[in-house]
Amino acid sequence: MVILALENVSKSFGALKVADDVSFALESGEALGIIGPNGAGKSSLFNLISGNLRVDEGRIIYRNEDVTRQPPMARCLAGIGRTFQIPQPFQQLTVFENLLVAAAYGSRKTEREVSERCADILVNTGLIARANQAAGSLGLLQRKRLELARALATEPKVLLLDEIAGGLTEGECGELVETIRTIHGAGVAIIWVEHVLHALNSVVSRLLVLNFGKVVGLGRPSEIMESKAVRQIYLGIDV
Ligand SMILES: Nc1ncnc2c1ncn2[C@@H]1O[C@H](COP(=O)(O)OP(=O)(O)OP(=O)(O)O)[C@@H](O)[C@H]1O
Repeated sequence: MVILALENVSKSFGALKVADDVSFALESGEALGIIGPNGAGKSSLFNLISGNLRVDEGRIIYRNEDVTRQPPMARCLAGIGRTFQIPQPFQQLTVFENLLVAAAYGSRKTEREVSERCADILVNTGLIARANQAAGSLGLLQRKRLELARALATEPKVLLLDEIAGGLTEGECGELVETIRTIHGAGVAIIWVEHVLHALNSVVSRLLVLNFGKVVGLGRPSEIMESKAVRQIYLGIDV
């Protein structure tokens, strides 16, 4: 069953087309990876799906409902959760308080109702020992984990991960991949934009390639990595 579909979605900033007639469908519980060079429009695509950017043309269908004109809050409440490429937690609040804010905002429940779930998320994302630490004092891996935890606190059915593995050491990246696998294993559908391809390919079952806002490839990771589009874009090999 399809949970999220983009139908001929386009978006321009002046003369720059960041999404050019983009169509694809995400199955319930699927993990889809998105790759493409810098500036290809990957983060813009996430912003269009989450409602942070307005679509110029086309439609976004989530659980059989047209959400194209819905504001970000409505989409978040409906189950479209996301992380941001540059984590921006409330620096002065503790890790736990950051989660409470995300949970209360993203699921419209009281602090009392969400606090137990937040504690579980902290355990699952490896942050429980940091619960009372100010978010501003966290290192990179912990900030990435907090970004993930904040997205989970909104109870997503579709989780958009924007370059969550970037800048981590090999060991840290492996740890984060395990956490993402667990989230996916619990039935959450994932779309993951990532430059760290080995991490991405160890989780996703399909890869979508974006270039200049256009979908230039979609298929199994092994097929895509061997494809003409990827070789041209990443290696400059004109085949
Ligand atoms: N609000 C905006 N106004 C004008 N141009 C923008 C805006 N947001 C993004 N862009 C431009 O749109 C293009 C696509 O940006 P986007 O961040 O979506 O790319 P990306 O594929 O995520 O890149 P990266 O891999 O470097 O994160 C870039 O040229 C960027 O400078």
